[in-house]
Amino acid sequence: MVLISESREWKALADHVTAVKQTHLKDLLQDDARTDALVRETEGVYMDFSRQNATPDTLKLLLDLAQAADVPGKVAAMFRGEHINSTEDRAVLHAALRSPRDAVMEDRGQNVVPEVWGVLDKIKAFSDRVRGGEVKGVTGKALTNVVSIGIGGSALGPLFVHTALSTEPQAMAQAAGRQLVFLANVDPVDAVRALHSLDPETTLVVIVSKTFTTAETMLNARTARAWLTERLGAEAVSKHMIAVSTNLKAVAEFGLNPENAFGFWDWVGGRFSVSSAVGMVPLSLQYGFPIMERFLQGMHAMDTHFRTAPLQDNLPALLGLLNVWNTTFLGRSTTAILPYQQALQHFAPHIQQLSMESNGKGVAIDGTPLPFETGEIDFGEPGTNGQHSFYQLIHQGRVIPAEFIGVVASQQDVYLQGEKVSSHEELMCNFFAQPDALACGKDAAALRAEGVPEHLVSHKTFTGNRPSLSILLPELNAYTLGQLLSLYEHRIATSGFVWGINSFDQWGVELGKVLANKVRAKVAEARTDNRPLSTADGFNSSTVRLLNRFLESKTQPPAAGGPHAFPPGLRQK
Ligand SMILES: O=P(O)(O)OC[C@H]1O[C@H](O)[C@H](O)[C@@H](O)[C@@H]1O
Repeated sequence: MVLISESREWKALADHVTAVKQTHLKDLLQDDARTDALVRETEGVYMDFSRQNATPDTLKLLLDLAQAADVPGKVAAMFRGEHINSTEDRAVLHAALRSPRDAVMEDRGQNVVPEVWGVLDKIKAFSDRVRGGEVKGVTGKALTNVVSIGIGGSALGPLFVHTALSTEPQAMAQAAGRQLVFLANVDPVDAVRALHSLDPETTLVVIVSKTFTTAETMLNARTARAWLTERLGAEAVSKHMIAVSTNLKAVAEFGLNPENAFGFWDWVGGRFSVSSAVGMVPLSLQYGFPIMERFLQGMHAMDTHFRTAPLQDNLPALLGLLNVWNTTFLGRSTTAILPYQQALQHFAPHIQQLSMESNGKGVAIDGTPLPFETGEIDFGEPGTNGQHSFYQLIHQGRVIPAEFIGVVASQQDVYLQGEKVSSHEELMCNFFAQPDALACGKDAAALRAEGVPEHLVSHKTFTGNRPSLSILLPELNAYTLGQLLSLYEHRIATSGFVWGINSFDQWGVELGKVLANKVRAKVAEARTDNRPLSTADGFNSSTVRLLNRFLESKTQPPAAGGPHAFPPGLRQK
């Protein structure tokens, strides 16, 4: 396969780097025509990338590169249901999950949309009945608590959406008297945290796993089953546990009624599954189906924009191209995701998985090793919290392209003694100030003019010329959340299309799981035989030492009813 890095367009961009590096952002920002050329909007989503180390020429070269990589052809192939996830021979059709009823999207010549709506209708009916108190637990009580058990793609996206909706007035009103809790980690502490304050009589457990084989999730599912049956008897399982999976056979084997299972399909990647039953079941139980339908509509609007808008006006495509520019051409391997919205506190962790699991690859789609790096390291925190934590490094240490996300109208206002306290205004002032601080900096002359003592001048200098982009949403509700998520899903796909990789597989997570199985077996063996491990067990000497230290530990778990407030039924017998 001829790699994209062999193309004329790639080389033109590489040659362009020096020219761009010579121009400081503070000067570039004086050019109004340039700003005009580097701002886009679709359906209320405003994106300003004038603070990128880029000029309109860069944009043109990036668009040429996108054509050379056949981004439009790859986008079309994705929406056509071609098996672009070639290593798993699967289509990539998550956009079908939020398409209208009358849309046609095909996998293997079969329109998948009727099946999608079949599941959505089932979710609506079920969530209505649970929320209305019609579906009851084994003791006749309404099921007001939901525990969603899942990990990775089966947890991070739904958690992000839940957190963002939990302070949105309409969603809040719909969630009154209800509780949604997520349980992901195999760490017993997470099970205790999730379950300890819940009443099993009013709790519905949703086991969410695409494969229904993930070790952590299955262990937590068994923990929850024991927690329920110990208090409510064996019949609690059918009334208090439901599942979301593509593996309905395994769901039945676990002992769940297939009636209580919500399916999805192999053409939905785990990290792209928020809009499938993975997110829709727990979130519709919490907020009601109509609110979640708005979320799907927001996603669909951005999907349509991505599928139809020309590249130069296509927000996800432009974001993806700028990402390639920053990481591969300018060598900036990290991206900071900085929402100025506390409600988006779980956005960065979700994007971390979405982006890093999708684009952290070392070979092209045909297996050819890549001579350039793909993917970026994503991290982030809501502003202004992050400002008091890691912004020092972004301002005066490493150059880290930042993505600022702001919202015009706050979800909430705070009133004190009848007076509106405008903390949202305060928050947003920071959202506007930080990108300019990064871009323009502050030079020694300005500091001296302010009378800064000479020995502090270099410490207080901000070099500036640090890139960012700003995304402004009108408000944060189910619809705009859908737009935002789809924007990032397609941004990540676009970068992958340019790099020529498969963004939809994740072989890199396998090896660690295999080794954990080996450790599990050997630790069990050593405990049974009451012997230390050695290199003869197949571990290197470093691992042998670590394992033996663990095995030799004299620390005993606290006795039942002891000082640790473990809820009964969660203690290992
Ligand atoms: O949904 P599951 O099959 O339980 O998978 C949960 C997660 O585990 C895997 O290790 C993958 O890396 C993730 O992409 C996936 O979302």
